[in-house]
Amino acid sequence: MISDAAPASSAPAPDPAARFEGRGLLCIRGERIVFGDLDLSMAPGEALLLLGPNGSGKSSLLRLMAGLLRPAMGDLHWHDGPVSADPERHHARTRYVGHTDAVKPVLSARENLAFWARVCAGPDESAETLAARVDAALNRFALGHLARVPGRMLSAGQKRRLNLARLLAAPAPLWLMDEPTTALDVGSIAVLEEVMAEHRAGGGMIALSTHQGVTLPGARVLNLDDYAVDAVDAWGLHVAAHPEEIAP
Ligand SMILES: Nc1ncnc2c1ncn2[C@@H]1O[C@H](COP(=O)(O)OP(=O)(O)OP(=O)(O)O)[C@@H](O)[C@H]1O
Repeated sequence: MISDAAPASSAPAPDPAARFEGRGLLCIRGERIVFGDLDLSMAPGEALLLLGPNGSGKSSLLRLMAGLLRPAMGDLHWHDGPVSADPERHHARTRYVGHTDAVKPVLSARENLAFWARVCAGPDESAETLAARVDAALNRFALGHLARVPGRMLSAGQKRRLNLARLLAAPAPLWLMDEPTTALDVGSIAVLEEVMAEHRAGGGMIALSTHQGVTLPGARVLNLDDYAVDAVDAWGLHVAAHPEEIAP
């Protein structure tokens, strides 16, 4: 056990009616159909475990869910409307932890988290609330003693823990996590599992890709291999249907 603080508090209350769904999703990347006809559905407290071999589309699906990539067909929507109708609202409800740790090298660990907390904060959240949440998040991932260390001096595992601490410093209902245990030691994986369980117990949702064992009790498994598409012709598509990437 490496955590040394209570869970970060003062997070916005979850919406028990929240529901996130995708219907008939088709993903094309680099002129290749990665997967097609994929449906998904998530309710408060639920987790989705994305499995499949290299290149099967786990990262691509997470990027679609995050709104960083557009589906070539199909749509993603919340209970109160399609993602495409209000991308900013979707981003406010979503936290994406990708392969690349979004750690600014010249800012200290605390400054990195404070930046994220401020960017994602609601209009009524005070500086004191945000500072308390940042410190709790740092301590939860055993980074308190590294709070003043610049991002460039953190090890790979420490950067990954700082990236994960963003989930607590800037709370949101839907966590999208691409191989989040990469570079983590055993103790840090245990903390992550606790934090994910608490998020779900509070009504949060998690979609997570992994090649390693991660304890995510009761998670539904979505194997991307089941949605592989061999022939573009099967969809009556031309390569011109290939959508633009929204972000790198
Ligand atoms: N930026 C990109 N441009 C074009 N094609 C891409 C891009 N990123 C990924 N792809 C392709 O999309 C397909 C799915 O890749 P993706 O990264 O989603 O798979 P993955 O299941 O997450 O793989 P891994 O287990 O190796 O992380 C692969 O064929 C890959 O070559």
